[in-house]
Amino acid sequence: MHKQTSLISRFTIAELLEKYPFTEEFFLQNRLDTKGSESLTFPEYLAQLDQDEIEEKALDCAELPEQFDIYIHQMAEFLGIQTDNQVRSLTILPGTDKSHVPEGFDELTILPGQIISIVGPTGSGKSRLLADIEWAAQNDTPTRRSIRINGERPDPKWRYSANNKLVAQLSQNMNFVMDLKAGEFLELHAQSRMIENSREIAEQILESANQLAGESFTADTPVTALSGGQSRALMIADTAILSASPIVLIDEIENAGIDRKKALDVLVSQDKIVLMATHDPLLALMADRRIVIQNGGIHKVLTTTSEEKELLKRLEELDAMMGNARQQLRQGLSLNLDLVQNLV
Ligand SMILES: Nc1ncnc2c1ncn2[C@@H]1O[C@H](COP(=O)(O)OP(=O)(O)OP(=O)(O)O)[C@@H](O)[C@H]1O
Repeated sequence: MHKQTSLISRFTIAELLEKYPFTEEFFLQNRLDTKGSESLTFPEYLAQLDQDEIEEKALDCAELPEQFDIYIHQMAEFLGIQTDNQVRSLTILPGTDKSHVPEGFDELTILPGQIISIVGPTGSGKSRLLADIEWAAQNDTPTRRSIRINGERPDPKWRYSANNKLVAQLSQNMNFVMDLKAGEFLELHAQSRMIENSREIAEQILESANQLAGESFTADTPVTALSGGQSRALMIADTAILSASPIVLIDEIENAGIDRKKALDVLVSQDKIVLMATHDPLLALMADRRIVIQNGGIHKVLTTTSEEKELLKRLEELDAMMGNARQQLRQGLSLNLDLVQNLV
């Protein structure tokens, strides 16, 4: 069976030749005579070749579709031609847990602007699930899960291209090694993404980062001098506003020293698909749905109930009280019961 790869299954050979004239070269190199078959897609064309021809030309019909797809994307990228980048959905298809028992869900589809949290005991497999998504697993990881993008087997470009990364990862540790000011860092990044008004975009990201970070910083602050919270705020705002990756994976930002709610808001406002592994009830309940992991497998997928959303508000109030207590301690004050006067 041919592996299903998006571009070449979606367009006929005639359409491919028109959109990407360099495809002719691929046919020539592989001695494929497509004359008269232009109305077929490439997989259809391969399927109707006769056995003698396949043997005579030593064609590997199982590998050719994928090679062709990679060829188109690499050439397109090299020539600066845009291929379809839009992610309209991410689907996770079940595999097995650590005991090889099938996972407890049929399939899970996530749309842009949705947040999914991932909960489960330490070592249960939360990071593994994020890694499966990052690698766009195709039954080829220990969990045997498969990922679909827009309902299809993902385009190989997501794995192989540095510019077209499917996911951006935000992790607990963000260490900058280069000697740049925050403003310069952002402008460089904007320029590398061919953005014309790179200075304005850099300012917009700085402003957003400052809303997430506890203490503010400016375009002139060297990135190496940023605190842990400030650098994470900078990376989150940068990922939301500038990164081309449509999917953002977050591995535990609870101790990140940033406004977590605003951080999620800024990502969702840019229509990202957000998945985050967390032990923090505030973050877990901010999600629309949560994946419960047990023994390496997705045990169930829960939808956040209205009661849980109500509870979330109360937990946020408690969190604010804890924040105030922390603040007062830092300032060297004596604390009193007024801090919890609203507690019922
Ligand atoms: N379905 C699975 N089949 C086989 N191995 C698995 C499966 N799921 C996870 N593992 C393995 O189990 C180990 C622990 O998983 P992982 O690091 O993802 O846990 P975690 O929930 O992220 O833990 P923590 O909360 O400590 O970060 C890893 O080596 C991972 O590759």
